[in-house]
Amino acid sequence: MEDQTAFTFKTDSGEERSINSKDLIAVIPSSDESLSTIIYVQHDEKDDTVPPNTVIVKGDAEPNVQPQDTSDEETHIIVSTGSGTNKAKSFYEQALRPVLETLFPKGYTNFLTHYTESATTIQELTNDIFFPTANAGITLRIILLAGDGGVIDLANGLLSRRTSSDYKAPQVVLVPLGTANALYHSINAGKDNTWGLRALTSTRTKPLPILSATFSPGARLLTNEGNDEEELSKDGESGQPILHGAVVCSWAMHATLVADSDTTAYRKYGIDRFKMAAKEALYPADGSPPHAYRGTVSVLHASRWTPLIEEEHMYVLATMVSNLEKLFCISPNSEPLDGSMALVQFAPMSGDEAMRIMGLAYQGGKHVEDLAVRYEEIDGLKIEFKEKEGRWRRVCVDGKIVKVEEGGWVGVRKEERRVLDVVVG
Ligand SMILES: Nc1ncnc2c1ncn2[C@@H]1O[C@H](COP(=O)(O)OP(=O)(O)OP(=O)(O)O)[C@@H](O)[C@H]1O
Repeated sequence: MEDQTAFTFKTDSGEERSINSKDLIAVIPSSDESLSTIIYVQHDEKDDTVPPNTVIVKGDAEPNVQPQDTSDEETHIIVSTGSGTNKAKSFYEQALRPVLETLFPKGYTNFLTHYTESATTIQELTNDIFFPTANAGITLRIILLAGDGGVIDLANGLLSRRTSSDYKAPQVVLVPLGTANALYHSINAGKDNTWGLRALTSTRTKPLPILSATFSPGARLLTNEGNDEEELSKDGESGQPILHGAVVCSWAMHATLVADSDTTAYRKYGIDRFKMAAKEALYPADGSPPHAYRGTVSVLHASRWTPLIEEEHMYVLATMVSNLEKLFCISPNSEPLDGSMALVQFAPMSGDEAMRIMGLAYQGGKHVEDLAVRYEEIDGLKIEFKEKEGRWRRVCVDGKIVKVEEGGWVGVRKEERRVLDVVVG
């Protein structure tokens, strides 16, 4: 039987090649009319977390896109040098740049490339360039080589100022060079395997659904591996500290493992850092059971708030996406960019039991069928913390960590404003 997923062609030197069609970026007409230019990714055979190479070759396939010579958009490329395991720079220079030169032979020279130099570079670019440009009604396309943190820096910057009636949401092409890349994997689960490069030729966009986490006045953003504290932005209307996310707002075990593993020492393990920190949280070195997180959790359905009966928790997480990692499906009912918010919650249990449940999430989200897990669509979430020690009052918003003061709270709602669009393949 013919392999439906194979894309087969003959190169200009007569060689037969067959690639997986999920790896195909584009086929464009070439100057030699009888042949096309075929662009695809080639993955590391042993490790699919390694960024792929790109291949550009002449062959006998039918073009599926036209090269875009002129453009009404202003295109920027952000290379987030500190994301993931620091591969964004080499991926851009070796794999992406030749593809851009081939796809946009005239326009590429006008693309503006920015390399991040610090944790605030994306915020600065947003304040100085992206917001004023978008606010003047100019279409911006941003090719973002980063993880979820890069998207969130952009979104928070754009949301921090009042938009004019001319405002045009910038379009972002996600190139997943972070660690978890939850947003990218949730949009592309099981489809495109080109690390976002197929979207370079797409004109289809969808608004990015965003959540707003508002905090009690003493909440502070933890930075520098949790050693420093910074003020959060204030909500224009309520004056409360606020942080926006597109992926998740969590407390308890999830926030703890993200916070504890955000160090240089852990980061070098890539995606495994989350599993390593989870084990440490679930099997404390002194042999005690995992921590039972104390607080009142309330959920919003339409305009009605309902407190949960339990006052002790192990896992409390509101998410806007299906996958927190490529294979970690936290909310199987969430569709890409559908704007829904789901709650995943469970009460304290043994380390072994928690590992079993987390393992089910790696099997396509089967944990939601387990009786121990509360899984439901919500419109908002509120947590009032009843913990003495600060480390149990840490909240994670898309990888950023906020420590809430004793007796403080966090409230999560869907953000109504649309400030960023995602290019979909
Ligand atoms: N040159 C740099 N120096 C210091 N910090 C940087 C630099 N470049 C990027 N950063 C910061 O590193 C962090 C990387 O976040 P990002 O989410 O992109 O990657 P990640 O955390 O590895 O991935 P994910 O969030 O998908 O798990 C961001 O906070 C960003 O501001």
